[in-house]
Amino acid sequence: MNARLFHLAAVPFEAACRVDILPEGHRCRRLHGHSFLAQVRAELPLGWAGFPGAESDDLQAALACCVEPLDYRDLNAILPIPTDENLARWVRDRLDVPGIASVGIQSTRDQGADLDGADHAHLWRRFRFESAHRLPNVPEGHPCGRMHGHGFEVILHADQDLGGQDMGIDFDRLAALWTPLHDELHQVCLNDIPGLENPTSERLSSWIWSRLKPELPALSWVTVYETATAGCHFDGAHYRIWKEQRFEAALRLERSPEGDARRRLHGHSYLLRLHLTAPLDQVLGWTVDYGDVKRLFKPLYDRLDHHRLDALDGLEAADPGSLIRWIRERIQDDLPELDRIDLQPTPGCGASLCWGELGPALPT
Ligand SMILES: Nc1nc2c(c(=O)[nH]1)N=C([C@H](O)[C@H](O)COP(=O)(O)OP(=O)(O)OP(=O)(O)O)CN2
Repeated sequence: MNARLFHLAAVPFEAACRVDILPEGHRCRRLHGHSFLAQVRAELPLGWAGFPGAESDDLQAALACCVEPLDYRDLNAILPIPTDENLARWVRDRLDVPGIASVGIQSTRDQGADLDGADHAHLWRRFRFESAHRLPNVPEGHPCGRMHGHGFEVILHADQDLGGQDMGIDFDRLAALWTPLHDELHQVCLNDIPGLENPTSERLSSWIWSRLKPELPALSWVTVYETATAGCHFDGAHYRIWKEQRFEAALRLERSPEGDARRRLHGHSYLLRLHLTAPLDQVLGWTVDYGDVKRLFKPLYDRLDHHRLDALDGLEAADPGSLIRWIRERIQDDLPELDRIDLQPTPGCGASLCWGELGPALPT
């Protein structure tokens, strides 16, 4: 599959709203407020940005301009039913940017809606449980063979268009469906639960899927964060894992115009996310060990972390798109299952190079 380069941008806004279509007595019928986050992913044509390398900054500026009428406003005065999905549609209709692949609105850290390129609305809500586990089949000496624990996070994604007659999907419905699973998974040892004797993120995501899909036909993905830096998505057929790394680096964007601040030496705390798709190893119960992803990436990580990126050998320019391509060329042979790389110099903004399925968006 040809690689596609997407640029990403995120812009926060503060607003008040009431959602009057909810049942009598629902707390969201009262006037309340959120710190919203609007996000966009776009496959921008060459030459769209002010200069090569300015794409995510220019995308962010376009998004900021689009959401400005929502900031510190009463949303009901702007759109009659200001749900996350309707807000995403409002933004998508007004955002004057070519190649939009998705638009998302997060009303809290734990819930939001994403509109994909086919105009499907994916509602998502995040839940958390605290549990112990060990992985019984890992090689002798692997740290995950020891009893340990995590604050696991789960995101349930529902595609409004998958549900058919299942029209009643909202955040409350996702929470109601999750509650019995939370009761089973929270503050226990996962290995004791039938079906979770080998509780990898992959097995957990498919276990949750098989419990919820019959009740929620609109379920499109189950995402399990095992740690803050690694996790797995499952859509009933495919497993996609990701592993995050953070690195600190300096750069100059030499292609920016004379007088532009980005020509000066500056720096970022980068978030790099490696996505891999692979079948499940039936004994180990995982696709690729997160630890192996980190270990195989380490030599490249050492070239990026606490370095000056525009001085890297073979790097054409230090903008996110160029840097991702540079990384891909140097890691692909070691990680053949890799099919997407995200790079964010600032939270929610950057680029994503994808040569497999996109998979669900992860919240910022
Ligand atoms: N594909 C999978 N790989 C691993 C799983 C898994 O479920 N699926 N699980 C583990 C361990 O349980 C481990 O606790 C988490 O692994 P890892 O990301 O390597 O943990 P770190 O604490 O080392 O994370 P850093 O943020 O990189 O320090 C292992 N692999």
